[in-house]
Amino acid sequence: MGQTRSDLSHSTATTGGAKWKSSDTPHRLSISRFRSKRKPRSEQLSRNPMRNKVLSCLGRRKRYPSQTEEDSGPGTEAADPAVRRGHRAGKLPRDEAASASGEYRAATGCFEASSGLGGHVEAVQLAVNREATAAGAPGLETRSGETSVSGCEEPSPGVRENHASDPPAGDMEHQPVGGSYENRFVSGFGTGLSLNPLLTSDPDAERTSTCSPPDQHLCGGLTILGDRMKGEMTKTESSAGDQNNGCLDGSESVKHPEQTSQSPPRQSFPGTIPKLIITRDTSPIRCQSTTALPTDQTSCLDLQAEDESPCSDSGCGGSPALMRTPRKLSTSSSIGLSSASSFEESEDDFTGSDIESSLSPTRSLCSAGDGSGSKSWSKLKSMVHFSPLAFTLKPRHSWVQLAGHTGSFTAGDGGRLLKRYCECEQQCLEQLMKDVLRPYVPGYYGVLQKDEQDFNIMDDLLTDFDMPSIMDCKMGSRTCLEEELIKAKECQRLRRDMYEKMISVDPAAPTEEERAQQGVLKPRYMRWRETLSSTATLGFRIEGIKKGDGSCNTSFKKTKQREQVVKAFEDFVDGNVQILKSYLKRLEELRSVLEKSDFFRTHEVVGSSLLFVHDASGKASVWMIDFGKTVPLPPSMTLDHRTPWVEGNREDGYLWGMDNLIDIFGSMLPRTPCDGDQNSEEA
Ligand SMILES: O=P(O)(O)O[C@H]1[C@H](O)[C@@H](OP(=O)(O)O)[C@H](OP(=O)(O)O)[C@@H](OP(=O)(O)O)[C@H]1O
Ligand SMILES: Nc1ncnc2c1ncn2[C@@H]1O[C@H](COP(=O)(O)OP(=O)(O)O)[C@@H](O)[C@H]1O
Repeated sequence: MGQTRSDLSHSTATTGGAKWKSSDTPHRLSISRFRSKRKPRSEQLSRNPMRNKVLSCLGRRKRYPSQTEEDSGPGTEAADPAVRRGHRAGKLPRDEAASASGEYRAATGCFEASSGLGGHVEAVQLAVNREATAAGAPGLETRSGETSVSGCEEPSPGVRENHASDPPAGDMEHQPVGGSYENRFVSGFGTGLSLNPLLTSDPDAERTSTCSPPDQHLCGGLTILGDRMKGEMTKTESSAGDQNNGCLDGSESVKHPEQTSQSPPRQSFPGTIPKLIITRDTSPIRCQSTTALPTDQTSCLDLQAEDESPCSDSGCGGSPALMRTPRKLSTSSSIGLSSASSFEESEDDFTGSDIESSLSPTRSLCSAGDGSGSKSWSKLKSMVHFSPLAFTLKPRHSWVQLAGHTGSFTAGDGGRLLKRYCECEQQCLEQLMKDVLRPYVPGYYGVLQKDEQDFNIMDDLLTDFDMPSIMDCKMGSRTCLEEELIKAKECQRLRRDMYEKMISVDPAAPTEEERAQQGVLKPRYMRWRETLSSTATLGFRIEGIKKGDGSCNTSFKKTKQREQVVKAFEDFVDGNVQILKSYLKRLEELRSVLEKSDFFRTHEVVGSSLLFVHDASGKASVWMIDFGKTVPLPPSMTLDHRTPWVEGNREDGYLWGMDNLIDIFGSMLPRTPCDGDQNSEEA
């Protein structure tokens, strides 16, 4: 996978200073983007008083300072940025993969792990599966290849999207993570925005009544090759305010240091700030004019992807459950919603595309996981290169985000990650730290406030691995929370981005009505994804695999049959029986603990993944991640996680999926002589 030409031509210029910290702490590079407007807080509030109540509570932690007025959609309920803040924070398009060497360990031991990168370290942000923008992208173009450090997809001369017409970066672009802004503001209902129901292929665009000029930092095609980052990034160069074991910048504060960071003190990086090249490949659709829907459209025309999900982001606000456990603010499927983060500075990132993938020889080679023979739908959209020129650093690993919303993560100190704040996830992680499941989830260290953006601090599970192979399996038999379904019934919001993702995979998938509307409801899209993949049939699905050799595959949307899954697993472990056994053992342990866990018994666990990690040394483990859609059950209710789901019973099929996963891993082990003998005897 590689960048597209447009990745290069639309590089994101980032001003600001990168901070490379001391020799015994991870170096962190923070990147900021400018936003120049501030929206009065009052305008951020939803017209829904209940929602406002929640949002006002959440506002303290869920702030996306860079959101602009233009981010707000037409005056729909969903367009309320406060609503977005009230849920999952900053999720960007799914199936995007991002990898970055955003964190380099300067500790002696850390450098012992050869990365093969020598003194030239690049951080690469990959994102894939921006299906929404892929299909029908008018500006496909070839590009010269670039190589990512993680090796995810050698850019090959292939058809790529032309993102020249990308509209301004989306929410996440306006919600920089790890960056600092002179002027922060949160979008409100933009004056002058059309109230006509509009659907665009881009959730960002959907928030605008007109196609705003591309953000100069994001769409301007600007590439900065500087010896030093300037400006706002210097805000992260704290030492004075660094009172949390070197973890915090002056602008940062750990708000819930239940687990206090033990990061060693950091020092200023004495050398030259590495050259930074941020490239961006944006969606060709984003700046296209919006399409008016039929005037008799009965559904709510929610033009904001993130406002879709009652549970996550979307929030059609109002559900008690939602109010009780506000979740992720999804900027998700919105194109170009990535925040300015250490990992994902360049914003959005990749637009996954069957077209692109199918035309990319490299992709083809890497797309072993999808046995469907369908075109790969993953695509590299953007990359971030950090090239420390003046010193030699070997990254212990290239941090990789295989799935989830781009812009959600940034590098923390001491082997930790900062994930865009989500109250639901925070509450889960806090509880999990006291549960028997604790060894099976990333360590959680509270909330970090940085530049008006809040983050959950958690362990980077890749830290102890060298050139790790990683696999993300989304668990459960469904991916929509029940409250999302309730919400969807209350307020049917059409998602054009999901419609586009759908047709990029299967042009025949939408119904006539959906085709006419150029939009689908989120539950319908989610269900379609579940049945297209193994979620509905096996209780889990592969989201992405990145191998130690750098190859990366996120083309598993049609990986449905058990045989296809086995093939993907075999490829993932490269035939290493020892690793297979380690995974199997860990999975069996986890299942056993899950069956005893109070937390698990009392929560509906939807959209959570198992992260498999191993490396060439033979070390292998599995952890549960992503609790953005894990919600507590009513006090009297418990789940067994195996009973088939029917609406109202809240069952999620998590353990059913575990059973199948364990069965498949077990079946992949070679039969031992003993097994053979036994079988012979039995025969
Ligand atoms: O995988 P694709 O086909 O891209 O679809 C994605 C995933 O289902 C996301 O779930 P997850 O992040 O758990 O993988 C979901 O986020 P939610 O978790 O918010 O439901 C996105 O919804 P939106 O965020 O509404 O776009 C949806 O567009
Ligand atoms: N604690 C972690 N350590 C290492 N990698 C992680 C961790 N949490 C998430 N990731 C990476 O980020 C990806 C997306 O994470 P997830 O929590 O599912 O994000 P989202 O909430 O946006 O869906 C995972 O597939 C994995 O590659």
